[in-house]
Amino acid sequence: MITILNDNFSQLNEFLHEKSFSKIFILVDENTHEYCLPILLGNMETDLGFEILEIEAGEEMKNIQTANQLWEILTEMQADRKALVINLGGGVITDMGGFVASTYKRGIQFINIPTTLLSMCDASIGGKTGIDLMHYKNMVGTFAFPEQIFIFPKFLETLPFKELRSGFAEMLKHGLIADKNHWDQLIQVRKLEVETVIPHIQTSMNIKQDVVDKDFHEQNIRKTLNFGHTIGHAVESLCLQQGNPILHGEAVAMGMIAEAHLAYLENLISETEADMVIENVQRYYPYLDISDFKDEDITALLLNDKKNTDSKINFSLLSGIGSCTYDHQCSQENILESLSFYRKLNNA
Ligand SMILES: NC(=O)c1ccc[n+]([C@@H]2O[C@H](COP(=O)([O-])OP(=O)(O)OC[C@H]3O[C@@H](n4cnc5c(N)ncnc54)[C@H](O)[C@@H]3O)[C@@H](O)[C@H]2O)c1
Ligand SMILES: O=C(O)C(=O)C[C@@H](O)[C@H](O)[C@H](O)COP(=O)(O)O
Ligand SMILES: [Zn+2]
Repeated sequence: MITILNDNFSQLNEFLHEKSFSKIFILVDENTHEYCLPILLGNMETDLGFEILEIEAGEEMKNIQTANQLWEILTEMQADRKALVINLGGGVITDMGGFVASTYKRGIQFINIPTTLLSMCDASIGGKTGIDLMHYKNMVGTFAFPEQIFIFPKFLETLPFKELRSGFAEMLKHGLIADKNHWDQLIQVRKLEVETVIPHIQTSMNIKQDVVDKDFHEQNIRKTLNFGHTIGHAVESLCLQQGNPILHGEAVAMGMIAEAHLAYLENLISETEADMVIENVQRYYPYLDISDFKDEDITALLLNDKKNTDSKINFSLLSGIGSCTYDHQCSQENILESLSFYRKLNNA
């Protein structure tokens, strides 16, 4: 269940009052500790004891070492099966905290309080938790629903612009795969700022929730939420491996451009539709230089994509503006052509 919080967090306080938790563990990173925790603690009313668990910020922390440290801390602090984990942060915190909670003592309850645009519209919803493995994105994880998701859009007021822009990529994706009207509304946004994106958060959240409701375990339609991620995740992984991480939404934006062209090459959309997607995504995102990455290195990562079956790469590709296919296998020639197309955009 998703709840938009009042200024006094009354719905969160009612939730804490109604449930019989033994103790609360609030997971933050250094930034959400500084900017968001004071707001949460200033409004949270509970007799329960709580502990703060802090990790460094960044995708580099979304790994087994951090998960292990958190499991150890929970053990040392004698967290029992009635303990509650509150994930206060962006997608790294909700993915990591959800993973740690859903595996500790075979699963304790957790709630998500997302503090980035990306986590409000996407990562906190749908119950995919996980960590990266050897720079492969989200390779180990669980499907585990948070007890509740509490959204407080005012958290966005301290979010850096690049992070806001990163989250906007997943919103664009939601429009492209499922709701042309949402896409049309989003591309009317000329200047990305908190005030211009807030009016669109609810629709974007609803699109994600609707898809997840239809296919929680990603057997079919949920795969459409991975549009832009097949190539996007490969590039994100290579950047991570090089010690030069990029933001998830930046990778998704790049992936959506390459995969829009791929959908055209595969005769799923017209050239006009592909160009419309590409030109609009390009309006928001600076060019991502992938000239250092060899086709073989990208292909090697594509071959380990989680959607693959029988050693075949299954793409989720647009079949129109507002619709998306999945399990689409492309020719190797077209995959490489889509990468080549992206590289050439640098000089266009
Ligand atoms: N599980 C899912 O369905 C899902 C969906 C999309 C993305 N993801 C994952 O989410 C992650 C990306 O999430 P993200 O973009 O939120 O990144 P993030 O969690 O790293 O947060 C981005 C940055 O913003 C800072 N920050 C967070 N809230 C802030 C605030 N209110 N004010 C100031 N600074 C703040 C963080 O400390 C961090 O430095 C990736 O690992 C991605 O794979 C998961
Ligand atoms: O919730 C989903 O399903 C998604 O695919 C949403 C994506 O935006 C998100 O990045 C997700 O973590 C990717 O999942 P993965 O299974 O490819 O790791
Ligand atoms: Zn994503």
